[in-house]
Amino acid sequence: MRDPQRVEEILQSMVKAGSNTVQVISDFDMTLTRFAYKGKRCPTCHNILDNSNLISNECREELKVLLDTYYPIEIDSARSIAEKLPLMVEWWTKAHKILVQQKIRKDLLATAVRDSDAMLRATSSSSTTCMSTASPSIFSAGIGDILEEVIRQAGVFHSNVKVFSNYMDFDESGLLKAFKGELIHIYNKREGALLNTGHFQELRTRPNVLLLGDSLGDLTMADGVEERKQSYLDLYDIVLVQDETLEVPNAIMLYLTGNK
Ligand SMILES: Nc1ccn([C@@H]2O[C@H](COP(=O)(O)O)[C@@H](O)[C@H]2O)c(=O)n1
Repeated sequence: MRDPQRVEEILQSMVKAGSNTVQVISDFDMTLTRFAYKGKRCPTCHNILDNSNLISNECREELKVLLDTYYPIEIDSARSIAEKLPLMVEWWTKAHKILVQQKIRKDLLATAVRDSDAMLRATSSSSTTCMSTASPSIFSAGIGDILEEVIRQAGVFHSNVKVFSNYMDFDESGLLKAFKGELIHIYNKREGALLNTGHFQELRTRPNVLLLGDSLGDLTMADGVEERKQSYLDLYDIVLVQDETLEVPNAIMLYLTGNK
């Protein structure tokens, strides 16, 4: 924490306002899901498809070239957002175009997720408080259909969870033909939220937000942690380093809801 006293004051004022004024807004890939497990990188929503047999080897190669080109740019703290934004749009646009060419089958998505190494940060019921209380909204630049399947298979796709992401559009025979609506990438989630005024109108009685994210790139990578930590501390009240659990946000939720 950059300023522990400020964090304490914020939490106290949230407790005073009441647990029914709190909502959770979270990123998905590498925030609700693990970055690594037993020393092995866990996949993002896109990577679940990249690694699956739903795409050809040629397509896999092309997506890998894109990942190797653009991911280092995504996590490069020396570049400004203005510099990175058009490149991120380029990455997502190219990757989605390639995926659409593969005519991916909707009915095989669940198997691709089941066969993948995707893993939520915490799966025991006692440690998923963030997913079961305070009307959580997940904003993800990943793939909505895959994301939903990950949380469904983990047993935490509760009826109050709302997902904003890139959803696939399938034809009448269940083959991927496009992605629906405006592209959501890592730098336009705010715009995505503004487009969904109805949802936030419903949540207007919950102005106190517990925001979970990893938007400066992956702090948990072995190298570069120290130089990126300050940027995170400037933006977030609490920064967790090499923590593959949801213990802290869950403990905060329990505290705010008066359960601990
Ligand atoms: N072709 C792609 C494009 C993006 N990614 C990763 O997805 C992450 C976005 O999801 P969030 O839930 O974190 O919004 C992003 O960090 C990219 O690294 C990908 O793996 N492949």
